[in-house]
Amino acid sequence: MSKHCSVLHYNAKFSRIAANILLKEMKESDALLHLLKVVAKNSRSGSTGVYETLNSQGRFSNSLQFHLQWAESHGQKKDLEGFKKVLDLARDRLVGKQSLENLESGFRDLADEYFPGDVDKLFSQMDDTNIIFKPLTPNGNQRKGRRRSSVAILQRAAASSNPTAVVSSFGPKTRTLIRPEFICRSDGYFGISVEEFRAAQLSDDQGGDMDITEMEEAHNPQNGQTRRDSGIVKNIFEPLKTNSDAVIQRMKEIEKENRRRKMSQIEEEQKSEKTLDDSLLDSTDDKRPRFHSPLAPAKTKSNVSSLRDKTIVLSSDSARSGTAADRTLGVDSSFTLENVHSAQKGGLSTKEGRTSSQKPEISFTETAYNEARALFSDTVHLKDGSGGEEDLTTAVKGKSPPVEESFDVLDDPDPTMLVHSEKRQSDVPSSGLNVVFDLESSEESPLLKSDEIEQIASPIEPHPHGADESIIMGNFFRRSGISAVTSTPMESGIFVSAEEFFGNSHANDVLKSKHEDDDGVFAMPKMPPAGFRRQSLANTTRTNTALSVKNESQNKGKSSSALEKDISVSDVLESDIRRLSIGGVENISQKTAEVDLNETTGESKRRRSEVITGMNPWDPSIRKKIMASVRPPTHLHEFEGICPKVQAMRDLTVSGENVQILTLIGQGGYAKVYKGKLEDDTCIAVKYEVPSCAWEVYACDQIRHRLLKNANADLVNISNNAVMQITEAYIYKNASLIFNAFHEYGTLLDLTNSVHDPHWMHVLFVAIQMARIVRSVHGTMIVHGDIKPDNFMITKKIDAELSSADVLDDYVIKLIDWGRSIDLASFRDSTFKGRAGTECFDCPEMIDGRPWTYQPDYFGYIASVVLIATGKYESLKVDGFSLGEYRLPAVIKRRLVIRDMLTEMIHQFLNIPSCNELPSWDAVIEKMESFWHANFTAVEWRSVVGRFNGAISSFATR
Ligand SMILES: Nc1ncnc2c1ncn2[C@@H]1O[C@H](COP(=O)(O)OP(=O)(O)OP(=O)(O)O)[C@@H](O)[C@H]1O
Repeated sequence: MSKHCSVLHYNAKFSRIAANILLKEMKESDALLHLLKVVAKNSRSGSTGVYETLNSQGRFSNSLQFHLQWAESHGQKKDLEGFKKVLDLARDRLVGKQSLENLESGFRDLADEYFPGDVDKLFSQMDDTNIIFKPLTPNGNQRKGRRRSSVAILQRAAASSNPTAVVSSFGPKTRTLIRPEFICRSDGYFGISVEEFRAAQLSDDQGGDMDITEMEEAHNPQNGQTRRDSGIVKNIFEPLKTNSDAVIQRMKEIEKENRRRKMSQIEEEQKSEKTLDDSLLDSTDDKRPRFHSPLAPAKTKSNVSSLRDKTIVLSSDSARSGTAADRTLGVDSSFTLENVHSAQKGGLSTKEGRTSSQKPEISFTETAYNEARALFSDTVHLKDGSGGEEDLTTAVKGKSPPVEESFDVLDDPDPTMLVHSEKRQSDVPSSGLNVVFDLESSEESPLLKSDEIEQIASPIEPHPHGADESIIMGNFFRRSGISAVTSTPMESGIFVSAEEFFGNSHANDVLKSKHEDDDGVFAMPKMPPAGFRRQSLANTTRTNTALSVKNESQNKGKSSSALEKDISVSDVLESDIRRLSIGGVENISQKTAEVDLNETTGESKRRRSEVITGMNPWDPSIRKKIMASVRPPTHLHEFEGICPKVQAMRDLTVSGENVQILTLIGQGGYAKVYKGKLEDDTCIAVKYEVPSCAWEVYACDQIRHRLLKNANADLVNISNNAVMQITEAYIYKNASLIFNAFHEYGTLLDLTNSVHDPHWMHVLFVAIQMARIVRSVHGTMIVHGDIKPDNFMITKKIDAELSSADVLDDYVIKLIDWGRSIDLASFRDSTFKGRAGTECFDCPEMIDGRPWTYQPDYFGYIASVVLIATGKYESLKVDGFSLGEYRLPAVIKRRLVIRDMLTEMIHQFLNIPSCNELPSWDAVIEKMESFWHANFTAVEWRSVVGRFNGAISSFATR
């Protein structure tokens, strides 16, 4: 006991002295803040007191990091008022020096963590990417989410620069405040432009400031912690619980009623558009409602970068060991305490196995040890303390005058400073990959023993794209006891010879078996016959590049549907070889997962309404089985532990790798996406999703694999440049971290918000590239399931020097977000029924309750193109009452010369007769390309490119 007290005392005094030295010796910097944080958290008066003291001394008043740390200290105490006070203070002090977006993103993270229910009240900025797809208000207008209009943001900034200005309401039914100043002066004073006000007025008139969450709550009180792929029905209408057919019928009726009401309004609009069109009123731009883009990709300089560049070594031992913690922690190298070293002798006993050369008189707790590591540079060697407290104090005294005793220190554990001791699953007797952890799912099937593996086969209908049946991988099996799931290849799983599995009589039996029911079939194979052999790993790791070169010449010029046929036995073989343990065993119970129920990464209210009858392609247990049928990609790492928290302005250590998390760049319905920087300074996007979503990793891997299989130059090009490639994926019990290339130029939605009244070449260029990408994805029998403009990242500028043909091959967009994808190859010829898309953004088949497969993507595609062309979200809500007469209420300007072609495509894609009569991507693309080439003019194109590139450059510099 007395020894423990002496540790505390030593630690307290040591830290206090260190803190004061730090303040005295170091310049105000993030590194210093980092160190002070260590000290502050141990303060007896609480860390808040420390920050208040620093604040009263006028220190760090211009530091965002300081305010974040201070706010966090309030968060930890659940002190909302204190949190708000610091947030307001930060806004007052820092607006003008920081963008509001940047400023708020860090606070938002903290609020998400500590005050999840109050986030909406605290922030003026919208944090979601997909506001455009939110449900409409009853009168057909779109609701806004949390972010208020840009005017509100400007007002806030203006108010802070001129607090005495009169603020009054803009008018009845509006929350937008009007300000008398509409100027921007060089002295920093600025107001709001007339145009902004007009946009805001329009937006407010449409009820734009309504809080969507309230409405959603009203519709769907159960909406909450359900992951998207749970397949759990979230009913808008009560009867759904008991009779989904009746519900779909009821939904159809309601939809029809709504549409009927809207039709007359739309027709009037169409008429007035004609008049407007004729007079080519450019002022329509001003009236056009703006879309809220995702948080803009920002070239934010890391506020923590200074930590990284410094050397952190506690003792010579730890320096040599170069642990993850060493890399995680950092101090300013200017802070050297050589004299401390000289005042000490001996070694330090640590949990990490280092032993002292002399018997230590003072031992550190692990926390204290870690903190000390954070506090001292490589020139500081902490040894056993034979000199003890006195030596240290004396040594320090020589360098620093007596210091204020502002900080009382306790020895509390600080989980944030502990090294994450994640254990790779390969190191642990594994339970298999907890690929899908569904908090609400009660459908966790018990592990299948080998003799329990059943077969439910399906009759075969021709694949709509003509893919060879042999690509179909609708046979899953799962075995108990499959070993660890890691990036390391499985040692003990069952491997199936594809020839036998797909080509022999057994396979044929499987393929010819009956449907389990009419609603679709999820096929599982019989146990593979004896003699199935494990494929050599060398084969499995054969690079796709080799494949791509091999047949490139033969395949060049083949259409995608022709190529689908080429995905035959050999393709399946490759896929088959890749059979894996991913999802092989699932025994993560809700009890053991320790999931923080308050934490989600997406919008607090989910926006999808899933009402599926029959087979649910997002069913987690089905997904698990599908994943269990392939070998996991090498970049997938699974951990048994809980995911480290990801927050802007903090470092993250995963699997020994340190990632600086710079800023929040987007928040979709399910995940938060951060910009991060790796140790080699590469920027990446880190998709942090709670609960974890391994499916996205599977889908991306399969797409890439199947695209490259074709060895067609265009498909290889698309695979490499136009489809998301995951570089690393970390799957934890409660969350997943997916790393992929960071794209600074924003999304097609950002572009749409920025380029008003786009030129036809702009629209057609993007439409062709999008169509080619979707075609190639469908060629692999995968449905993306969430095609929309904010799921296309812009990857680079258009090269104006390229010819009209080459520029189409030079992809500048990339399809991301595969969390909603469906691997139709695994479902044989099943179709699905019911709706599960974004509310008010469902395809007609979902609305009607007709069967669908690829239709959501056709709809998502055409709706996206229409949005890009018109810039109006009102254009996206399906009108019409029955097949043949569905349409979008799009008002496409006559001067957009591709109007007729678009109108035809809208009709075609919305009125797909059946799953066997899908529109031909080849034909559609050919038509668009013919128009492109026939009407291409270099001069106009240059101007279009200039506008396009100019707009995306502005995102990059934000
Ligand atoms: N690689 C990237 N580089 C830059 N920004 C990105 C990247 N990936 C995603 N983002 C941003 O994050 C947003 C959300 O990403 P994503 O669509 O993957 O999340 P989600 O939660 O699955 O969204 P959704 O609601 O569409 O399902 C994107 O719209 C985009 O703005």
